[in-house]
Amino acid sequence: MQSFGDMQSMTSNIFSAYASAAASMMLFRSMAHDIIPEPVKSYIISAFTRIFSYLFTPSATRITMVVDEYGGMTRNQIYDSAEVYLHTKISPNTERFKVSKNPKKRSISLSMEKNELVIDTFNGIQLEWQFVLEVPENQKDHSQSEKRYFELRFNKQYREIVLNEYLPFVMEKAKEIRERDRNVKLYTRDCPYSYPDDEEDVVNGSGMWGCVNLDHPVTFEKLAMDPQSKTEIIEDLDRFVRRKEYYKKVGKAWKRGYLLYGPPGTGKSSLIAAMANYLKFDVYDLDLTSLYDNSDLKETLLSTTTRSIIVIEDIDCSAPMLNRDAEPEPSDTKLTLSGLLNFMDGLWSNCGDERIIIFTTNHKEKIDPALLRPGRMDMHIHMSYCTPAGFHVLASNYLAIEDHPRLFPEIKRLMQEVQVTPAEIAEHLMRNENAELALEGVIDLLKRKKTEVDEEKVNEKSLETNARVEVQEEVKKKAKVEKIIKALKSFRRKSSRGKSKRV
Ligand SMILES: Nc1ncnc2c1ncn2[C@@H]1O[C@H](COP(=O)(O)OP(=O)(O)OP(=O)(O)O)[C@@H](O)[C@H]1O
Ligand SMILES: [Mg+2]
Repeated sequence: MQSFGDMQSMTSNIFSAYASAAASMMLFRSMAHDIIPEPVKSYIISAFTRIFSYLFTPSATRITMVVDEYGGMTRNQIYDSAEVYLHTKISPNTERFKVSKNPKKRSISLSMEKNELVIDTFNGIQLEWQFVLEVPENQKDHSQSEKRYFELRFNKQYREIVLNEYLPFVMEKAKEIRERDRNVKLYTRDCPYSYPDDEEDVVNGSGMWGCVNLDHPVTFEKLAMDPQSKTEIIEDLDRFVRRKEYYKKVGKAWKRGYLLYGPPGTGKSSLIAAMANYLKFDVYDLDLTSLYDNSDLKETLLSTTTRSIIVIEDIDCSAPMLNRDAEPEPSDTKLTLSGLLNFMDGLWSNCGDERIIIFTTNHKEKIDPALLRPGRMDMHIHMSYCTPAGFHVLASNYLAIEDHPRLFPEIKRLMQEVQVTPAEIAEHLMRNENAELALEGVIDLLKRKKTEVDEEKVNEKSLETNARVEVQEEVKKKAKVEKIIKALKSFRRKSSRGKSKRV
């Protein structure tokens, strides 16, 4: 039997052997960089690394999982996830890696080259990934194709953790990375620029919608609006996406409704784009006037995908939806607001899909009160005329300046006196590349508006004065007429008294 001391010295021998071998390995790698010619260098280093790790990790304790590209005829989801996930693990020490860019993706992607190793750690466990590409020996033989797979090596004792925790973690991470990298799409009905070949659309079955990439660069930071409302909206969105289980528990459809109201050019559509970019939700622009009846609405809404924003702009102008109590025509084929509300309330309660519905209007007062009832639209967001804080955001976006000692205070002072939309300010800031000239342009705009307002006030005043004079004249005339009538009456009375005396 081995004593504790024997075992300790054996273990320390193994460790010291490993340590010296690791040091030799590092020495070999640095020598290899200098000595071995470029074309074969990475191949030799990677082969040597493999041999080294096999030699010095006792084989009885290692396990290798093979992750093939295909599982039968279909793609292996673990392979696809690993490919995405390992992009992020390519370290600066990696000798060779591939770069590519897909026109439909936002960023450049990195991927592993043949036989390269990537080391990952998960809860203190070391994992070694290697990408293997087997090319058929006879390249002209098309019956044999290339075979790609990953080998995942780790200590045997972590088998369960790798299967039950690490691989699901890799898949989840890959999903997040894909989400981050995907383009947000804008769907409209009958859109001429659709991508019929887009894999995702076929999968999602959104055939009746055409789509383009929503290349709207607006983000919450770039949006000029009340900072407090902005924070509230972001918090509300965050809470909404986190609460899947909560919605399920209380038996409510996992949806959120926002009503955006305010004058034209105050950023309602921009806010929608900012929300879509923030959540990476696709946008479905639904024109209610193009719908025929409730069943058309139902079909259209059902063909939207999960994690999307359904937008109905200018709700007050969507004529068929205006009157909730409109006569159904004939039977119940006519599209009514109640059809939409019922649909929103009921149809999604069971499917667990994530939907945001946004209505916009320039005239909140014209909307059917049913839509404003609590529980219909979760948040009413007022998009107002530009404030001084909003102007700061716009100046920073468009001119990349944070202050101007002379012009900023003047602009802010003028903004207290006139109403100007962020769209108007933005348009003037874009007119000139020279910041000072652009700001002068904004001042001219504000002064012009102020003159208009002043003139209007003067006109109103003069109208008021005219009206007052007219009224006074009317009163005078009336008094005169009354005086004449009175005189006539007294004259008649006197003359009738004179007649009776004579009789
Ligand atoms: N709050 C804002 N912050 C930043 N830019 C804005 C804002 N409001 C408007 N803009 C600028 O003005 C343009 C028009 O604004 P947008 O279309 O969002 O207004 P809207 O409120 O939807 O108007 P409408 O009621 O006419 O639909 C935007 O493309 C953007 O450049
Ligand atoms: Mg708009």
